[in-house]
Amino acid sequence: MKLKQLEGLLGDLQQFSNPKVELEQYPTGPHIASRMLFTAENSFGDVGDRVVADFGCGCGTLGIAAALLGAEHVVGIDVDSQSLEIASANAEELEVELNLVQCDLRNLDFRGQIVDTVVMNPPFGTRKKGADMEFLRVALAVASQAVYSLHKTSTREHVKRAALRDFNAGSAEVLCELRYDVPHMYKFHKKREVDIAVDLWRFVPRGA
Ligand SMILES: C[S@@+](CC[C@H](N)C(=O)[O-])C[C@H]1O[C@@H](n2cnc3c(N)ncnc32)[C@H](O)[C@@H]1O
Repeated sequence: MKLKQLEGLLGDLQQFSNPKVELEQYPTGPHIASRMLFTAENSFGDVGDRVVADFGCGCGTLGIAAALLGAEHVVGIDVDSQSLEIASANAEELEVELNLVQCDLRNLDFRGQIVDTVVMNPPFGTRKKGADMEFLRVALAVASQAVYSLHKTSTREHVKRAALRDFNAGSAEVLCELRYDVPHMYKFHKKREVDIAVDLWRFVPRGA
């Protein structure tokens, strides 16, 4: 599938109908989501025929992109049941299979399960300090092949140090810097839309 086609399909997905600020529910837009998964597949072969998990899947955009690019099996995990309902409707609409699990990532027990690749747009930790690092810790414990994740560019050094020193990553590479559009979703938002600089990371677990 071509990049533009993927972006077009993701652009039609339903987004959070009742976003919960404490869970940092911001949609991963079709521009970023398509480039993230397209790069994972076309530059590294980490999606096609792989078992892919979408952590904090929300409305399912990243997991659905993985399925459209030929993942063997996709699991979407989120703590919020309303988001999972939307993800399920989105998957049905595009006729792809997503296995959806409601779970707090911090309590995830993946022992014995095979996951090749984790893709995620974690909470950036704006509401709950360290939430992004919790996601990364679990992702690197679960993935056998690679982890693709978005983090604020302002946290680049911190993310790298934690991944390599504390979370057992063998490598941590920023693939590109992107602009993340945060739409006006919450009452406290003053502007119609802001964009923030985010890094698209690829982490490889040690020994992979
Ligand atoms: C930035 S949004 C990701 C959006 C998603 N990629 C999409 O396109 O809809 C972060 C997601 O993480 C979920 N989340 C936050 N804390 C969580 C936790 N502890 N365990 C599991 N999911 C969590 C939120 O419900 C939200 O859907």
